[in-house]
Amino acid sequence: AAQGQSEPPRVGLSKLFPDGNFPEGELQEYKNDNAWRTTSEEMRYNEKMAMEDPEVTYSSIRRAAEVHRQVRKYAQKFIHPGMTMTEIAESIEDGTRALVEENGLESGVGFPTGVSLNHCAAHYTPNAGDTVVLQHGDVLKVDFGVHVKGRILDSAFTMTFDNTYDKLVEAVKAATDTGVREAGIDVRLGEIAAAIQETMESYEVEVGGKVFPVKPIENLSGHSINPYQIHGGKSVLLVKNDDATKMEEGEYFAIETFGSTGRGRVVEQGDCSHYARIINAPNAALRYTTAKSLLRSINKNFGTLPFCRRYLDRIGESKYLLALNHLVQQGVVQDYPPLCDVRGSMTAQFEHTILLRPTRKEVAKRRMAW
Ligand SMILES: COc1ccc(Cn2nnc3c2[C@](C)(O)CC[C@@H]3OC(=O)NC(C)C)cc1
Ligand SMILES: [Co+2]
Repeated sequence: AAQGQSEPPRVGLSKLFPDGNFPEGELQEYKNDNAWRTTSEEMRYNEKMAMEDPEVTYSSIRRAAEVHRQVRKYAQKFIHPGMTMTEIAESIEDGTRALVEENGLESGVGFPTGVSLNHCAAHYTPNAGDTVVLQHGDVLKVDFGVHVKGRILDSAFTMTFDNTYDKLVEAVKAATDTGVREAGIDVRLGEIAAAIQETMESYEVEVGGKVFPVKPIENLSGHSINPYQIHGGKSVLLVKNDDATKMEEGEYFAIETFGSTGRGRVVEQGDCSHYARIINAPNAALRYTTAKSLLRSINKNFGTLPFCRRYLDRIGESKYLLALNHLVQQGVVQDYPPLCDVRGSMTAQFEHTILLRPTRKEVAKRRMAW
């Protein structure tokens, strides 16, 4: 465990970093020359101007990244076949809440702990009563978030317990690294997508004597992130497209790629667990008092951060399904069902959060010394 951290991780980071200085992420030079060549004085001025308040964003993201790093290291050690999905999700959440020193909407879990299995790529976390147990041959995507002052660190990795799908995992890791490397100020989203696709499609997986090309999942994407808003409106697709929208300095993105041995396309499948209040939802006159009180509880506990049914259970809500579905029908809350490729296929995911600083790109989750 990191110096001074317990096992399982429960020591809040203000104890380990009393001066509040968290390690900077890995710095990468921009590939193009759009970054400003400036003196340090001018750089500091530029950074101040470029973002709502760079110091808040940088220190918040770095603190969230350190929490993520320590929880991820523990998770990669303790997750094993035979554990239930609930045990896996809750131990990651317990570690996150303890290390980030969860405090209302000031800091806490960034969004539901995704533990999507096999042909399911995203947005699955167990609801109460889920009895699914992790199996030896499973391909598990662990996608969890930490936020500090609404700055969300969104990072994910894939775990396998035998080597059948090593080439799929390798393809997606390489494609995500390509996405991180190509990202930069003024870079077009469509160009990054083309580079991701090219890397992903240069791999194939042989399973039981049959060869499968690795396909990027064409309707999943990386995304920009805004304070308290997991999807900031810009999507980095995984297949080439002519989206000329550019990345802008001061933005930060979740660069994530998904590969599949199936159709390379996901559809909504299974019970929904993930929800989020829509940012500028019309405060529709809600007919049911149960819906009104549930919405008050969502606003108080999550704001516009994504949540799941287990998070409603733990804050003491009960018999909320009708009210929740009413809020979805009224366009106040968005539901995000599990996103799955065809049964029998396998999907993998890797994800980093990157900061587009005026002069250099910072890969928040990676440590310099890596
Ligand atoms: C409600 O809980 C969440 C949690 C995380 C997210 C973050 N996100 N936003 N979009 C996506 C994601 C995930 C979870 O990263 C997975 C990929 C997915 O890409 C996608 O759908 N792209 C289309 C818009 C083209 C959203 C909601
Ligand atoms: Co994610």
